[in-house]
Amino acid sequence: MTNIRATLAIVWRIAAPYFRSEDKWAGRGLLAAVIALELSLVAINVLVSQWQNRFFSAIQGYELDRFVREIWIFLVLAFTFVALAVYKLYLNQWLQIRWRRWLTQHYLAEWLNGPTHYRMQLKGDAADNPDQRITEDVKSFVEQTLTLGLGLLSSVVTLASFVVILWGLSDKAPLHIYGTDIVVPGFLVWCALVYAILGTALTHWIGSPLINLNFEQQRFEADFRFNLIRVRENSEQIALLKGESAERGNLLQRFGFVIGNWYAIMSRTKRLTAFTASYGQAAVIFPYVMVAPAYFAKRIQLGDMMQTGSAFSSVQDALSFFVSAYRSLAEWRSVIARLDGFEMSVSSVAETAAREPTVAIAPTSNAAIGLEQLLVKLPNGEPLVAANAIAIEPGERVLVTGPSGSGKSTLFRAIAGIWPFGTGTIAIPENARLMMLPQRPYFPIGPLGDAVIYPAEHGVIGPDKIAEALNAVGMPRLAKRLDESGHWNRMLSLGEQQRLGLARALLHAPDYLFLDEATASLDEPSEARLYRLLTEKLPQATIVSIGHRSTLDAFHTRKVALVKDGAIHVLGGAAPAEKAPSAAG
Ligand SMILES: Nc1ncnc2c1ncn2[C@@H]1O[C@H](COP(=O)(O)OP(=O)(O)OP(=O)(O)O)[C@@H](O)[C@H]1O
Repeated sequence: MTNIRATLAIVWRIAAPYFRSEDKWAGRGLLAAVIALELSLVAINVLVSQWQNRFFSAIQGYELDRFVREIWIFLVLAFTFVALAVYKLYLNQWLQIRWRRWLTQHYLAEWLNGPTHYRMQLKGDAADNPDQRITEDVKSFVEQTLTLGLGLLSSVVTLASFVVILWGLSDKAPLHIYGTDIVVPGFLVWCALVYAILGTALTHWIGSPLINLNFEQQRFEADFRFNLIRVRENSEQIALLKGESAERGNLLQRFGFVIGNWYAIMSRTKRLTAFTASYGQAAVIFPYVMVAPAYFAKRIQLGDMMQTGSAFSSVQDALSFFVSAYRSLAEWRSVIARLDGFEMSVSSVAETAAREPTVAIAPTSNAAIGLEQLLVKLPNGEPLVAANAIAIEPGERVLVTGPSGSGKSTLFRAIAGIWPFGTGTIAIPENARLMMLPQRPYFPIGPLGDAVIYPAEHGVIGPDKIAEALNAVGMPRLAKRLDESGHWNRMLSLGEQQRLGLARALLHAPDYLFLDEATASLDEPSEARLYRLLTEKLPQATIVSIGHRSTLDAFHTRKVALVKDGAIHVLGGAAPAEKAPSAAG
């Protein structure tokens, strides 16, 4: 019971915001219309049940006129039923797509809210495969919530209406055993109740492991798909290392989990189906057996008997809603658990930032970037890099050095404001524009012009300027292909990608440019040419580089090293500051 209440609370938390959103009137209107149509369908079913009684009584009495009149009534009922059913489905689908659009936009906004997507990955918690949450899970949630919610409503109303009918029929056809009437008020209702409750309890007992099995199935499928995507993305590396057989083994092992779990689902579903099918079949004959003694004793007419059969099956259907909806309920709960995990993960990122001490990014009116009492940590809390009283003055060219793995890139991540783990303050001049260039720049798939100016939107920077920047970084060939679409990370060499990265920096002209081994794949003369270009085109910009090559010294005015001090590295420790002429070489 607590479980059900907890699940419903989660459903409310996920579902309610849409009905309070800017689309609330459309959402509420459609929901109200769908509910009204659902209730009207129940009313039609009640009318059909009464019609059935009259129809079969007319047949039994050989009354042709009544028979023909009932046919006409049936046609009207049937036509109304079809019209209501069609619009119920149509409006339901309309509501689904509007609700799904809103939820998808909402989740995308939460996931891509600043560096949340990156921090969720760093924390490595329940929200594995956010792509699945935002695609399949949102879709299933909307679909199944409506199907199950409306199904439940319809069942309750059907139950109430048909219990009344069945109660009346019980009075007409009392329990008649061996020639004596046993008066149990509403005995047909009690029979239907006992039958359905027994069925529901047994179904829960047989089917409950399916909830977990379905959850696991989705996880294994997503895992398998994710690993296939990784192979596709790294196919060159895998081919070069001849890693195909290792990949095949790994993929087959993951697919093995999909298969293993599927067998478990099959065997459990087999047992469940054997039970639900037998249960359904028995329900066809059960009510007739119950009223047969009264019928053969000529206490009731054929019409009453037929109406009892259909009313019993309506009550039974309504009560055994959980029996037939069991599989969907199990899947629905898995979907809810995953969406809940996603929401929890998003809010835990925000909560961690609010609760635990994190690296504070403080806007300052000073012109310099300042690192104060900074201690950058790993996600597990281990300290990594310390820096105190370090200032990077405007226009400086600073080279950060240090052994591999000492935390240089992580320090840049902290300055960029995406790495929260740690304490201390990073003061960033107000309104200063920072840009990070990594060793492997990211290019969205699409026209080259858009890929170069990313994250600026299409058209914000004109094609002439882009072509000029590409010429300047030594890529005149590409300057002619700005409209060509492609997967540029795959089509260009790493050195070429780094040139494009520098073209991006020239076009955005940031106040602070951080280069994390951003020219490491270029030959030394090209690297020298590009550094000279940066100095020439971005004379006001402060440049901070990470690099291992000694040739970089010539393009920087100050060198700061990460020096080992016990378990951590300290920025600007005991490193000798070297002065070098700017833009030489
Ligand atoms: N997301 C992460 N989770 C756990 N540890 C991490 C994570 N990112 C980085 N680290 C660890 O932090 C340490 C510093 O990594 P970082 O990339 O900052 O080093 P670096 O000085 O830039 O190295 P290199 O010169 O080799 O590029 C490494 O030991 C790395 O394993």
